[in-house]
Amino acid sequence: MEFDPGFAIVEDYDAMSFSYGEGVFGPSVERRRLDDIRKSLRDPNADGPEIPYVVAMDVGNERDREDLVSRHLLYGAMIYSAGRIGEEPVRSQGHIHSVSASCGMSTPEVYEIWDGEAFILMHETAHDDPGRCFAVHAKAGQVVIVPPAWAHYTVNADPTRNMAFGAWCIRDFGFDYDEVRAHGGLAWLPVLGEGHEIGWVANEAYDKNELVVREARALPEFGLREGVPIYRQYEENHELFSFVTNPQTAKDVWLHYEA
Ligand SMILES: O=P(O)(O)OC[C@H]1O[C@](O)(CO)[C@@H](O)[C@@H]1O
Repeated sequence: MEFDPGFAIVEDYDAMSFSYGEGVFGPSVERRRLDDIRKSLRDPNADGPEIPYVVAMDVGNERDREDLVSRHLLYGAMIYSAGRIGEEPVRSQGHIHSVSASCGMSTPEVYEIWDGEAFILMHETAHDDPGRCFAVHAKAGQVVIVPPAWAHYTVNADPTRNMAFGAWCIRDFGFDYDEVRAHGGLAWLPVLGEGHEIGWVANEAYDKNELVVREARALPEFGLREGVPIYRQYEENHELFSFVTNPQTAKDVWLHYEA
């Protein structure tokens, strides 16, 4: 991988799975099949990779396991396939994080791209007025944060190769798809041009809203350091991601959040 995740996890793109080195725990990947996500596509009959993406929730160093569990913190690892799904790039379905019982709130997610490049599309709500909409482009080593209760999905921004990333989440996570599905997806849909460039088409089921397209930025307001794997930053300071499991501690940041 272009960027070292900070613990011994190895991708196998042919098998669309991960293997774990000594002292590292992790599950078998959960495979999202094209047939599972058809309802979320612009063209539900489009052709594409049979397994667009896989998810391994709960990975990390054995030595951290007890601490992660006691903090309700969880690290996930994902692989997205290369290729396209009809006119769209490979992307997830789109969801909102449900309210977690452990903190009584929807929670944020902290992404770190390991290989390839991504767009993370996010907006404040999945009501008819989606609020502010951002498409954040991130390359290997860059970090993107999705605030609590924002609707979002992840896009493989380069169809010529796989994309892999890690993400800090809450342990008792849940995905809410209802409002997103009722609108036929998120407020902006990515389209893939012949030259592999990504364009954005407004989803007319929502009120018209501007889309801000930007590059991933540094995140000093969360105390994050650029270029240091977010897993290692957790190991160096176990408190650092408490804004993921107790998002109210960052409530002023969420209020006017600029992705
Ligand atoms: O449930 P969906 O929308 O298919 O998305 C799953 C994806 O969402 C994520 O939470 C990223 O937003 C990852 O865990 C995974 O890649």
